[in-house]
Amino acid sequence: MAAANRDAFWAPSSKVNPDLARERESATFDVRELTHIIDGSPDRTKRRKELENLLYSEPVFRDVGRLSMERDEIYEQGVLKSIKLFEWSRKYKWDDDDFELASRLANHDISMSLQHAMFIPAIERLASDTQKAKWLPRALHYEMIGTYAQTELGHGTNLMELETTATFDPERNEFIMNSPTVTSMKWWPGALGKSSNTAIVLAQLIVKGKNHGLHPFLVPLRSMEDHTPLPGISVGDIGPKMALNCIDNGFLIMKNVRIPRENMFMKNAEVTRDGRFISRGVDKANYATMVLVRVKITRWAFESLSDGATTAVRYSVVRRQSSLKPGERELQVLDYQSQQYKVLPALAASYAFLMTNRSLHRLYDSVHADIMAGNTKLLAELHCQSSALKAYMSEVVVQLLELCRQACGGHGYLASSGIGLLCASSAPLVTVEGENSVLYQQAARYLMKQVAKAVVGDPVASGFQYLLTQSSSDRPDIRIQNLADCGNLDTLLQVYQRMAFSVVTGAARKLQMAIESGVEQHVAWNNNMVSLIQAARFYALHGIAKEAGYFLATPTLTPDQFELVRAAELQAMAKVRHDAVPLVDAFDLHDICLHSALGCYDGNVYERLYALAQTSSLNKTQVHPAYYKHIRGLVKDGQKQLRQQSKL
Ligand SMILES: CCCCCCCC/C=C\CCCCCCCC(=O)SCCNC(=O)CCNC(=O)[C@H](O)C(C)(C)COP(=O)(O)OP(=O)(O)OC[C@H]1O[C@@H](n2cnc3c(N)ncnc32)[C@H](O)[C@@H]1OP(=O)(O)O
Ligand SMILES: Cc1cc2nc3c(=O)[nH]c(=O)nc-3n(C[C@H](O)[C@H](O)[C@H](O)COP(=O)(O)OP(=O)(O)OC[C@H]3O[C@@H](n4cnc5c(N)ncnc54)[C@H](O)[C@@H]3O)c2cc1C
Repeated sequence: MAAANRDAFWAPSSKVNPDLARERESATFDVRELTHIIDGSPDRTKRRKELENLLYSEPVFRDVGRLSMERDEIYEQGVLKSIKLFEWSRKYKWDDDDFELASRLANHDISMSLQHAMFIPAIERLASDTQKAKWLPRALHYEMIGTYAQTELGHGTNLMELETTATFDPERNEFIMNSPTVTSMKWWPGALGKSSNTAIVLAQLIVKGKNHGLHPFLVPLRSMEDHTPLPGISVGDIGPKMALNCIDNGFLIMKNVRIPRENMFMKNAEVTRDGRFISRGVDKANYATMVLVRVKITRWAFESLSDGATTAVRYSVVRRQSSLKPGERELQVLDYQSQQYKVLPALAASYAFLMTNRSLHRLYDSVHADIMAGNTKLLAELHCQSSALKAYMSEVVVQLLELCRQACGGHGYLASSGIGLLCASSAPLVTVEGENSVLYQQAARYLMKQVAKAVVGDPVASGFQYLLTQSSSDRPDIRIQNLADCGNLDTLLQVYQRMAFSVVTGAARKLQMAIESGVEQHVAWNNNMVSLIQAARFYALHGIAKEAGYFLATPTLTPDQFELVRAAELQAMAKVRHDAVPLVDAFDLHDICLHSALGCYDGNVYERLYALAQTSSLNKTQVHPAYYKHIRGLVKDGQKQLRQQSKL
């Protein structure tokens, strides 16, 4: 199919698959109204449509030929998309919401995503006012193209052990940046390989031989004239990844790279001209950028999951396969209860994750404002919530997207289904910005502190009041006597709080007993790590069914009550099944954004699969060159041997 036809390919057609059309006719709610709620308001829907028109009128955002691109082309397309967004952002003076929305409409498929995801936010959060005045205009006008270079080849999680050094030279009033070992080279930072000319480098600050811990430094990487690496800088791409290949994640080795003393970010600490180290505020304030990205990741979790749910639901009503009774018409596969069990949790979780991200973002905005005003009282609770939710939501997204792929049968394994790329693009969310098991432990650590407070009757943080209500002797019994009770959200919340109370206090008790038995704290922690991680995880009816053990092994639900919950879950699935298509339509994902032959709005799945097959590079010629080079010889030899055999 010529590029022009491919380009027209994703425009929705007037001929809609009849099964899909019928599902839409029977919606029990106003889809447009729900879209406004999902977007945040009618104005935000209007704004999204404006940005869709702007982006999708540009060929580069229509991703024509995306399925058969080589890495260099993917990278260059990602650079072009980045520059388009940067130019529009500067021209139309986009705010953060507009930029984030435009980035989402481009599926975050932009090479220099870190400019707005981390580089600019880090300057805003970690630089002094003088430094912000100097650096922000250069970053916002894209003279400085930057990355956030923290992870090294040898260390990602354990920041305390990062090896890059920044040694103060009082003679020349400079810092000397070094990568002292092979494992100290920066490794992974996005856009570091080929795009960035500047990096925020996290390094151990050495002043007069003393290590003052991890601090951020602004390090020029490449000439602003011709983009060649500056003296002492060795930088490049770390190679192809499972996905996100438009991003040039890179390596950086620094050999005696000198930067002015003023290039140390000085909001939270500074080195004076005469070499004195001064620390300001909490030393964890330098971790602020990571907390922000963890909150962003809960938004990306919603976006990935709503993409996957849209494709899987639409395909599951278009796809007819097998019949319950011989001779009857083949069933829409979404009418199989097993299919509902694969697909509908992703739909339910999409809505739950949208609301959870909004709530976490509100907490973040409020605590960030406090921190900027010097009040860090809620930083620890924000760190706990952002760590736990980033870990949990990214874990669930990866699991449910794989189920969405499996629900689409063989076609789900085609690149043209879009789901494989979605699984691979979302896979790193369990690793980036803090590997999940490590972040769960951060949350568990905070939980253990809250338990310790609850036990002695001290006030506990606002998000953990259940530790007090569920521990009181007059706590009400769980009222689940019938199916209707299972639909009562307050009752379900009580079930979760009851289970959480048991699991969290259970973990605390195990930890305490181990320590009292004389085991050292860090050994006890490691020996109870799984319980501590569970103490930090959780979601509604399906969550209870899926995690049965924790609800039955603790004084939370009786077996009869659990059976009622299971029945209620299946009943709820049947209800959701009826509105599954309108519920995914409400995400209002443009076909170009969804980029899926199985999930397209008109449901013309088979025509699109076949049309996209024509774009396979293997179909450029009827007979592939490999025939002439290899297969022909094999066939001719076979024929010769058969002739000889027949003469015997
Ligand atoms: C529609 C399609 C969508 C597709 C979706 C795809 C989109 C794709 C787009 C793009 C690609 C993705 C790109 C994303 C970008 C990625 C970027 C990076 O990855 S940047 C590197 C991240 N690296 C980490 O996060 C290191 C993790 N490690 C750590 O944070 C620390 O080492 C930690 C927390 C594990 C240990 O911290 P300690 O070494 O300082 O030690 P301790 O003792 O644990 O903490 C001391 C105290 O500090 C507090 N603390 C620790 N971290 C804190 C924080 N962040 N904020 C506040 N307090 C904190 C703790 O609670 C503790 O407090 P008390 O002592 O208990 O009171
Ligand atoms: C797509 C992508 C983009 C990235 N972008 C950036 C970027 O822009 N900037 C940047 O600085 N970094 C970036 N990173 C790096 C990322 O932050 C690290 O990969 C992450 O922090 C994990 O560190 P690590 O890879 O060194 O794994 P390690 O820390 O070595 O952990 C390896 C495994 O060991 C286990 N483990 C480690 N520590 C513990 C513990 N304390 N308790 C229990 N288990 C443990 C876990 O199972 C973990 O998966 C990116 C990574 C990816 C994949």
